[in-house]
Amino acid sequence: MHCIQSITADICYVGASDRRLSLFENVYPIPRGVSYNSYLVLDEKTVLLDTVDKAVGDRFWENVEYGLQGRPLDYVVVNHMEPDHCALLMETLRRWPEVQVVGSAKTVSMISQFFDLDVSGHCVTVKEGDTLQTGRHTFTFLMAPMVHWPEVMVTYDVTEKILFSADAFGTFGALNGNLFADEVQFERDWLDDARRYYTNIVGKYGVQVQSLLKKAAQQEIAMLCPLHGPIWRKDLGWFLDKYEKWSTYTPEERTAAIFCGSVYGHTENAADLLANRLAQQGVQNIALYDVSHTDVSLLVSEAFRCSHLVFAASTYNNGIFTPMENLLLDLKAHNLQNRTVALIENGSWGPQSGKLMGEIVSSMKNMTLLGETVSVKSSVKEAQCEVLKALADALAADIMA
Ligand SMILES: Cc1cc2nc3c(=O)[nH]c(=O)nc-3n(C[C@H](O)[C@H](O)[C@H](O)COP(=O)(O)O)c2cc1C
Repeated sequence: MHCIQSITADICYVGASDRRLSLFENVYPIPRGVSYNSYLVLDEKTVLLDTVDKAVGDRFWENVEYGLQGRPLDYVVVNHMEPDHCALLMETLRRWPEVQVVGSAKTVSMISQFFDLDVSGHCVTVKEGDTLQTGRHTFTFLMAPMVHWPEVMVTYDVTEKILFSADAFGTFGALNGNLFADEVQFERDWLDDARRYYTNIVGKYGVQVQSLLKKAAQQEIAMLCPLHGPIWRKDLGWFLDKYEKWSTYTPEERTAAIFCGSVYGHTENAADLLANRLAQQGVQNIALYDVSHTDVSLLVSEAFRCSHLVFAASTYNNGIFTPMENLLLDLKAHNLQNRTVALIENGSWGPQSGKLMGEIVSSMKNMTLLGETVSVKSSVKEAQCEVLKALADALAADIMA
């Protein structure tokens, strides 16, 4: 049965949520599910903004057919070609053979890559600033390449001051009746998923997100309609500020996130001793993660959130303990920068992890290595306690400076 909601007098939400999928993009755990958002504009002409993932196709078709009430679909705007948004494009053209596909030039070429579909007769190829009149509404298109694919654009409804923002401002999490961010406890219940979504999926492209934010700042935006997660119609500034921080790799909180890679717990003991001393020195909200038991997408998100990062890892076959090496390479791949870092290594015969972690960190932009690497030989002894204390005191002073 169709399940749609009006978001303005003549725009309705026709998307749907998937609570069954365990890994988004086959890599990110989504215990709270995910929504695939799609919007139908019922103006003199009808406009569908993006389709959805095939997993929710049945509901989507019921929603769109019900929303159209027998009217033809005149336009389908493709802001983003990722299959979780355009999987049903071919079927859309089959159901409404007269529909016009609106997208960037890169979108048009990508359509023929994903589908055996010649859309040449159905295409309105748009570039930066082009407009589409549909009656009461005027839409303009802003290119947003690499947010997070090359073909991406966002669509601004000049009439209603709505930014259909593609994957920008999206988040993991199914929508459970409440479509709007002001209808939920966003900071309590959604912010961690929004940060994990942004940092892992878009985080590498901070520069490109910055240019989109600058373009968006030229427009008066009353509503943000992303392709995943809640719609924003109030306190947009709060979320835009998060995007400003995340896309400039600015930490949200001055505190320590300690990432520990330990086989038998001795390196973890050093990490706990450091955390203990940090707390005694007044540092609050310290985060400490076992990298073997925490999904790396959360670790990436936490490294974006916190100002000071500690990497504590065993040496493992002359390298960095594998889950820790994966994390460091993932942080580097996501362009993380502007952090203060401290290192703890362990090795029972030839400790290497400190040097190797330091090489990865030093190859990242604007990363400050604080103090000496604390080196543990199998288990922590009194001598290391003193060195750990000194490191904790230097970190605490830096955090609270
Ligand atoms: C499979 C395995 C391989 C290891 N390889 C090395 C190594 O190449 N060099 C070294 O100095 N220590 C090596 N170690 C020892 C660890 O670095 C570490 O000293 C020991 O595991 C105790 O720390 P933990 O309890 O935090 O793991 C290895 C340990 C394991 C289990």
